[in-house]
Amino acid sequence: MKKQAAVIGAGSWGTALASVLGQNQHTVRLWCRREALAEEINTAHKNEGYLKGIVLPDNIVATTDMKEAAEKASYIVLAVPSGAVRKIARKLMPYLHEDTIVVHAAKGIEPESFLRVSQILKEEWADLSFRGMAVLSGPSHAEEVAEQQPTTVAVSGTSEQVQTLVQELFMNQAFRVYTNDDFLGVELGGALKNIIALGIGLTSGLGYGDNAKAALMTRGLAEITRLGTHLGASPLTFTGLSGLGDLIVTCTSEHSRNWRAGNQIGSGKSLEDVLEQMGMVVEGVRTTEAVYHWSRELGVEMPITEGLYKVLFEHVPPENMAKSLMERGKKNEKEHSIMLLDNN
Ligand SMILES: NC(=O)C1=CN([C@@H]2O[C@H](COP(=O)(O)OP(=O)(O)OC[C@H]3O[C@@H](n4cnc5c(N)ncnc54)[C@H](OP(=O)(O)O)[C@@H]3O)[C@@H](O)[C@H]2O)C=CC1
Ligand SMILES: O=C(CO)COP(=O)(O)O
Repeated sequence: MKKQAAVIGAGSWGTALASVLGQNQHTVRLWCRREALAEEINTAHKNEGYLKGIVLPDNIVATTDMKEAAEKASYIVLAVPSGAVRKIARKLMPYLHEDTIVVHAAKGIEPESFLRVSQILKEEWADLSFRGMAVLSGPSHAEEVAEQQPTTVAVSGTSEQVQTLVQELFMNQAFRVYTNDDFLGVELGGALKNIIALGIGLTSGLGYGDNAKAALMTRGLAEITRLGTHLGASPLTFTGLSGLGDLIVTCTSEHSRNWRAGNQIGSGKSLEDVLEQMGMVVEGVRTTEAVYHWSRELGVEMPITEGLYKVLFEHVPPENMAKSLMERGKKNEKEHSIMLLDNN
């Protein structure tokens, strides 16, 4: 059935998700922060700066007016970088109502608070009542979603009903949505894989090969799972679309801004230059900062995150990261799995 949906953020991901909703014949309002972009979307049905060569469904109406975008929406999809979530949450406050379902699609952790995006939203909207919240996450580069290439994602919601409604809202022949009741795990997987993708890009930039890539992906998944299960997420979620699935796509695709940023830093560019030239968000930088401090506070071992933090924030040369990882003390590969089994 046709729904009223607002997508907040007209970057790569917001535009691609608006496109899916438009294909599903929903009424879509896409909130942009720049008037020129809203005009490009409304007149040419394109967003060339973020999704080159893509023609958008003509039932997407772009606007810079938050009221116009969100007031009548029963679904509000939040697709801005995690660093903009607090500010946008405040702007959205007047337009949430009893029937609103908020779907967030951002992947990050706040460095100052170690909060996930859903926790930031709950904090900002503590006094408001709305129908529920969901997180949509998984292996889904915007460029391929916009081309209607087969894509699968996971959705988790604050209730089973919310989860199913969001699944129905987005699902179509090119965009397959699985439900997963582990909200924490789904949200963490999407945020944490960006750290590992940056690290793998970095080793590629240094000239290391596929063995190093496989090692970092595997041990990266181990440390993501270690933190996630410490916080109460299900280990199985990290083997699913929002865990392993998203890790694979981000670590192996040149679409990935995190991988590309790491690659350029490994090739000798400074972090500042890379971020300035990317023109799009590189969530892994902020998340590395957050998770480095968070894991230390929690006493959870995350050596890849630690190595990357030192390269990004303490000016340690990238080649030292690989060296320090290779020179760590002897370990049993299944150490953490054994602890998990013991706890069950
Ligand atoms: N791209 C992808 O393939 C996927 C991205 N994601 C996640 O989605 C989130 C958004 O990423 P993505 O769309 O790719 O990012 P982009 O860099 O492509 O676009 C960011 C968008 O957010 C807007 N924006 C940035 N800062 C602010 C702010 N302070 N206030 C209001 N609007 C702001 C930008 O506006 P302007 O154009 O005016 O600068 C732009 O529309 C991230 O958390 C990302 O990890 C998740 C899955 C896939
Ligand atoms: O999350 C993504 C794909 O699922 C996008 O990754 P990047 O932000 O690295 O481009």
